[in-house]
Amino acid sequence: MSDKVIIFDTTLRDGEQSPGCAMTLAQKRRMAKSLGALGVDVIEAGFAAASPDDFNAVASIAREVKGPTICALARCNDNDIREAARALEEAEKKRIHVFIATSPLHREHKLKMTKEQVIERAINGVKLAKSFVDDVEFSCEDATRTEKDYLAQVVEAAIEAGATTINIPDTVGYTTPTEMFETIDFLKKHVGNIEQAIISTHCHDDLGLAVANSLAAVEAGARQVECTLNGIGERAGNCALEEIVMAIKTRANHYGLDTGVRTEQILPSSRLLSAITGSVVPRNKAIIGDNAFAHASGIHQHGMLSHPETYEIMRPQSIGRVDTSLVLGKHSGRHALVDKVKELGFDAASEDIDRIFADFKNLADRKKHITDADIEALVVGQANTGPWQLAQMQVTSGTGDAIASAAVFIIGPDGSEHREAATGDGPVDAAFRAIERATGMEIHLEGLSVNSISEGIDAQGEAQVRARFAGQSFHGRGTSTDIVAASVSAFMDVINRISRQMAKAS
Ligand SMILES: CC(=O)SCCNC(=O)CCNC(=O)[C@H](O)C(C)(C)COP(=O)(O)OP(=O)(O)OC[C@H]1O[C@@H](n2cnc3c(N)ncnc32)[C@H](O)[C@@H]1OP(=O)(O)O
Ligand SMILES: CC(C)C(=O)C(=O)O
Ligand SMILES: [Mg+2]
Repeated sequence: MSDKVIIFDTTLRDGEQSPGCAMTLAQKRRMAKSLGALGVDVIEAGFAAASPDDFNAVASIAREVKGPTICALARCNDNDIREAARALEEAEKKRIHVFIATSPLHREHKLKMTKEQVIERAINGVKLAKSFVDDVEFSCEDATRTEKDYLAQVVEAAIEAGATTINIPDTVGYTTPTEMFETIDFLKKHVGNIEQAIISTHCHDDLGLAVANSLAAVEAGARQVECTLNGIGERAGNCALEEIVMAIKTRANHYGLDTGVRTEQILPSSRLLSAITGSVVPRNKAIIGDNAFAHASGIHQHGMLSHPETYEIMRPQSIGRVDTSLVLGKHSGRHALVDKVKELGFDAASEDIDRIFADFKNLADRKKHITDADIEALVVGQANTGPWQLAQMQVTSGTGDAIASAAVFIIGPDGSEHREAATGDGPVDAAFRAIERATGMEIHLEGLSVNSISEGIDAQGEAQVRARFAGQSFHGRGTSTDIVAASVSAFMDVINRISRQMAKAS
């Protein structure tokens, strides 16, 4: 048995059947080229008889995309099969995929056909398809809810009629991995001519088992997996291409198999599909989600810095991602912080890491996303502090006639405690006045500006204060997620620069 698993991509057919995922002709052509670059073996380009647009999509993909086999889906009826054959005319490698439902539910309630009629339609469908192309796939829709003996009969008849691939779909995502293994195993043991065809599987994700069921089919001997990028498809979707491919690659030691997919193209193709369909991939989605190669907790970040395999079973580059990201936040530890400080170009050995780490934890408790600019602000902002320390501050403000006031508690150079309050034109003005009272310094404010230095609603604000004292100009800088606190921090910076200057001069 071959050790290659054929990747049959049905993003443009089953994937497009999911609500919200309809694509224009131009989008399908673009996506098909991306699937070609990804290296899938078969592209199911559409259902040619469904509409003129679907026909044109299949025809243009057949004409333009070289490399993969181009496939078109058809019911077991003459018109569908002829339309599929016509649309595929210009393909370098072509396949017609005919299907009919085999389960009792579908036979009785949907098709209103007997077992014998279904077999007859299957045989006629395969034979007609075979009159146009050599490569014919036959699917027993709802195979996993079909009586096993009958399923084996249909499969045998389809192979006898010329089918070269036999697909066993779990159309409604009902089966389990063990059951799927047993179904494929049963067919291998009870279909006399099974060796003449490649066994395929096509699993839906209604119970979240599509990938697990597909892998079980592969373990039982299936050598084609039908799947879609980002797992899009009817209802809960299909087996996700990126997951099955990376499972086979990452666990080659277990499966002993391979696919022809160029895995570094997975992320670009996945992103293209998301952009085209407008459907956002959840952050925690395996392989392609934003968090799939991101680490936020200190113990994991330390492990990753020590050896990437401690917490990653795949390298991000193997799916086309630039790198792992160590996301700094409230759960991060010192190792990750030091790493970031170094990455930002600072000499970590000469920085007060204890102090930066304490400030970082305080910031992370208030702010969801800590950016590089935040860290930079923490490193730069902690230089040259003192001798005055702002221990506490409270401000009130409001609209209309509300009076802005501020109360501050400041520790002086000699450890003395200074508590003062003041009112002002706004909370910043009130706070500055209270600080002047507490420190006994009268500052002439020349300018105050506040800018956002990181992104998002919880961005860090950077305040710059220009002031004069005893005929000299001073400049102070402060950062915080709170703009009043940033302004006060900048003002305290001015106070401290003045104090240090005075101390030096005396
Ligand atoms: C599991 C799957 O994903 S199957 C693929 C599903 N994809 C699609 O349906 C997308 C494309 N479909 C379409 O555009 C339309 O359904 C068409 C053009 C194919 C058919 O449209 P209509 O002729 O209006 O039929 P409608 O879709 O309402 O009903 C399906 C008909 O096909 C019959 N049918 C269903 N499956 C098959 C089959 N595999 N082989 C033969 N006949 C079938 C049904 O019994 C029903 O027949 P009836 O019209 O004689 O009652
Ligand atoms: C057409 C078939 C293969 C299908 O999509 C299914 O059964 O889910
Ligand atoms: Mg399907």
